[in-house]
Amino acid sequence: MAAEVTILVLREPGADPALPLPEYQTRGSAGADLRAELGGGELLLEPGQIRLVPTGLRVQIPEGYEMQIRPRSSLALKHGVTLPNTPGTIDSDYRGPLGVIMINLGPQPYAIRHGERIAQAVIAPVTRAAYVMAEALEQTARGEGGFGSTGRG
Ligand SMILES: O=c1ccn([C@H]2C[C@H](O)[C@@H](COP(=O)(O)OP(=O)(O)OP(=O)(O)O)O2)c(=O)[nH]1
Repeated sequence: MAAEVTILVLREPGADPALPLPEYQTRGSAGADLRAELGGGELLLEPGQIRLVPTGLRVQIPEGYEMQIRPRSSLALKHGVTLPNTPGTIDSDYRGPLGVIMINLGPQPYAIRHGERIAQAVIAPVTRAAYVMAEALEQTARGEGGFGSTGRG
């Protein structure tokens, strides 16, 4: 059994109470699926279009953790529907509506249905850094090499 933290969830007023809260589909799933709250309707995502899709939820993530919102591979592979900001970052101090930013990179319009599982939420520990101004950085073999400096293949 993986470690478990408690995420408090509020449903937006008027949101469909029949929609399941984020849930893991299998015992080993890393992500809990998030559903679209579309007031019973659907949202047509045209090719190239970006929309903020509401989940109808607000969450309280324990301090020291973040929620990463990631695409569902099935939507990406079959329809080109993914998240332009993946992984979306939900901060532990955020109390606003949880939204999923979706983009249709496929050739066909895609109709997101009310209650459809559109993305998955992965909870991860956060390491914070102290950024400290320095005079110099430690020398390394790589040095300034990057962006393909080690070649191809
Ligand atoms: O896919 C996402 C990404 C973000 N958020 C919410 C939660 C997050 O805590 C907040 C801010 O996100 P982020 O820090 O990525 O946005 P920003 O553009 O840096 O805005 P801000 O200046 O508000 O931090 O927006 C979502 O609901 N969905």
